[in-house]
Amino acid sequence: MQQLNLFAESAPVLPITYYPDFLTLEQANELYQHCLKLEWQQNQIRIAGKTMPVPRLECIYGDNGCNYLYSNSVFLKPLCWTEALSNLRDSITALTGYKFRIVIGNQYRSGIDSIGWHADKEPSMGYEPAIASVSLGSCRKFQIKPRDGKPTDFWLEHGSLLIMHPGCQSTHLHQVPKTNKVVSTRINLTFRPHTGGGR
Ligand SMILES: O=C(O)CCC(=O)C(=O)O
Ligand SMILES: [Fe+2]
Repeated sequence: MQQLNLFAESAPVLPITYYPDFLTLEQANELYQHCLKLEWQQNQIRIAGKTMPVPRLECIYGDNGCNYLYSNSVFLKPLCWTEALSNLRDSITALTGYKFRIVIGNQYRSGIDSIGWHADKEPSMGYEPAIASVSLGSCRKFQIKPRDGKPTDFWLEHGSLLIMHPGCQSTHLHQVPKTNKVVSTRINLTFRPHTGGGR
């Protein structure tokens, strides 16, 4: 499997690994069709005393009891794993050694949908989580930067896998910015650990 060298001279050392061809085109197409049928929700987020719609659709699947609260306002209660999602989880674990209890889906319906600069540091994931992110559909720009540094851009391709290694969430921030380009749907699946629940 192709694995880009992110540690080449001149490139900043980033605590991530990108696998552009993690899935074959056929696997990625099939998974994309499966994901379109997942239970997508339009959640509301509270920021600075204001309630507003999250600028993307979300869904969550995982082990029973692995509830997830982020930004102190969006509460996600996992549905049972679908076979396709648990198979995908297991193949990422086989490749990386990292174990996951939940997957949060993001659906970016157009270039207006986005996720702003953040780190995924919810205590329910435990200390220094490894997060695995599978991208399907339209290609979108993903940016990552040290907390006080310059961003590096990646274009996350259909069928790719991005691993954010333990420590990444403490030292770096990441985002998928809005774009004026005409882009259609992108689905992103983020597999995460969780300290609660049972399988
Ligand atoms: O869509 C992506 O590639 C990133 C999603 C993300 O950062 C998140 O769900 O926390
Ligand atoms: Fe994130």
